Amino acid sequence: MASIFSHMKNVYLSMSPPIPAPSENDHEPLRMGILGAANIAPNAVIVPSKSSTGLEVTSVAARDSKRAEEFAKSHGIAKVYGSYDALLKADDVDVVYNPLPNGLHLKWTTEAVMNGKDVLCEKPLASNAQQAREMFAVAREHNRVVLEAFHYRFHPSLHEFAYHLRKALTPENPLVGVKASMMVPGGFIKDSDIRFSYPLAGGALMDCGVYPISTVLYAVRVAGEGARAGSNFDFATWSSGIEVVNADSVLFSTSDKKVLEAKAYLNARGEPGIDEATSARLLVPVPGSPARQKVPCEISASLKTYRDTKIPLLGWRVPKLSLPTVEATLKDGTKVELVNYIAPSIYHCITVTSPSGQQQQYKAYTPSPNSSTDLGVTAAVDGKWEPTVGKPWWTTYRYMVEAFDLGVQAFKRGTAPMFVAPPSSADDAKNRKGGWAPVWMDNRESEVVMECVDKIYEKTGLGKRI
Ligand SMILES: NC(=O)C1=CN([C@@H]2O[C@H](COP(=O)(O)OP(=O)(O)OC[C@H]3O[C@@H](n4cnc5c(N)ncnc54)[C@H](OP(=O)(O)O)[C@@H]3O)[C@@H](O)[C@H]2O)C=CC1
Ligand SMILES: O=C1OC[C@@H](O)[C@H](O)[C@H]1O
Repeated sequence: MASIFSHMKNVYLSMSPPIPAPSENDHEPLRMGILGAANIAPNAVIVPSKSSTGLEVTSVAARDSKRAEEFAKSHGIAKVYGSYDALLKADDVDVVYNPLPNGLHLKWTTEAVMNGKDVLCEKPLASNAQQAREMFAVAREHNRVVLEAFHYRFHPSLHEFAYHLRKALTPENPLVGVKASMMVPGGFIKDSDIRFSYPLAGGALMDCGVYPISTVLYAVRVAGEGARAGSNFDFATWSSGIEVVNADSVLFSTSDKKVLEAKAYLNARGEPGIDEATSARLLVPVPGSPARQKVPCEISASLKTYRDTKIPLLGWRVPKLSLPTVEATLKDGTKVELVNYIAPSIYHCITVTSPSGQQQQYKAYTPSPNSSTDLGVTAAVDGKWEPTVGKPWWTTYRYMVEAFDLGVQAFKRGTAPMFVAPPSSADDAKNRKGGWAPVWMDNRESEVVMECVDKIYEKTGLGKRI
């Protein structure tokens, strides 16, 4: 009973976090500007930054300034800019959060870096892999940090999953399969949403599919050797070895003619372009595997998930709730699973099931002691938090804001943007004059995720987003 009460208190604190005293600041907070009065902005950065001493949301811009003013008022944001351009040119904005529709990520993130801002850019990073590469090339040219807002990668629950996966693996008992899903229940997202717009680079694979894609890639990196964020691992060669065995999409459908005409666009070849669900089977090379082993991985994504059976007589479809899950299987049948990798601060469970069916369960709302062990450090391919970092109520977004702040601080103190990711050795650490972000999503892996998206869309016949 007491633990249910304390968990409910943590969920409440995640939505209404304590405001730290200004004296706790160790540097002037980064001033963040938001492009667009987007629905995700409160969860992703506005609420998380309230408990941060390092980052403050100070301004917002929207296409309609009245909308921006209302948004600023309801979220306590001090300043409104009349256009995205004006916000990017402002001297009182240090960093930018880009939660615009997918098809606008490249344009506005590159505009931001060209105006000297570091950027936290929403997932999926861009419309396709070519755009992702272009975005990072511009960021490198302008010496700026760009981080994809893959929030779940920053939460300790994923690092605890990595620890248990790595612990179960031996050369004789390798990883033989990974499955991951992200299924939004039907009726949750309106047919008029940006997610169903081809010109805005929508689609279920773009919106939801990037989570299971990135999760299976992560699990295979954990099982491999040397594929650490910030190391000299060759992500591009790894990516070129990823094969899409098969892929299927369910096309977007709606009974609303107006929406259909406006949103369920035909793609460039005049064929239907938007998927409301996509699943695929991939073969992912195990980094560093002398036998060039490839792991079969299954991903499934949906923006409209329903139960198979309809309500009798009425014929209504019933939305299906299934928590985003990643499950890794080893040769001897051992399974390591993380349920609800997307919103672990509300609920998550890591289960290790032995070949005989015995189960052990774990949770990690803050960095667990396992993450500081040698095994934990090896497993955590994206870096690790110190045990002192985080509170049980920190959401994935709160951990992400912490990492972004620390990455940008490291950059400001002299570490090159490419190297704000965690060091891969003690020598490397010595060279990072300005420090690093303890946990990071490597830009090159963001590119690999988009390369998988392109390959899967090509395989479904829908063609990659343009
Ligand atoms: N990390 C996460 O957990 C989540 C990430 N996302 C990502 O964030 C992004 C935004 O999603 P979400 O907040 O749900 O979207 P919204 O539709 O709520 O917001 C998108 C914003 O884009 C702006 N915009 C600019 N041009 C257009 C246009 N042509 N059509 C529509 N909107 C436009 C609007 O800003 P304005 O106010 O200026 O009109 C709008 O506020 C997506 O990339 C999505 O994948 C979304 C949800 C969760
Ligand atoms: O976390 C998420 O949940 C629902 C999706 O539609 C959204 O874009 C995604 O990022």
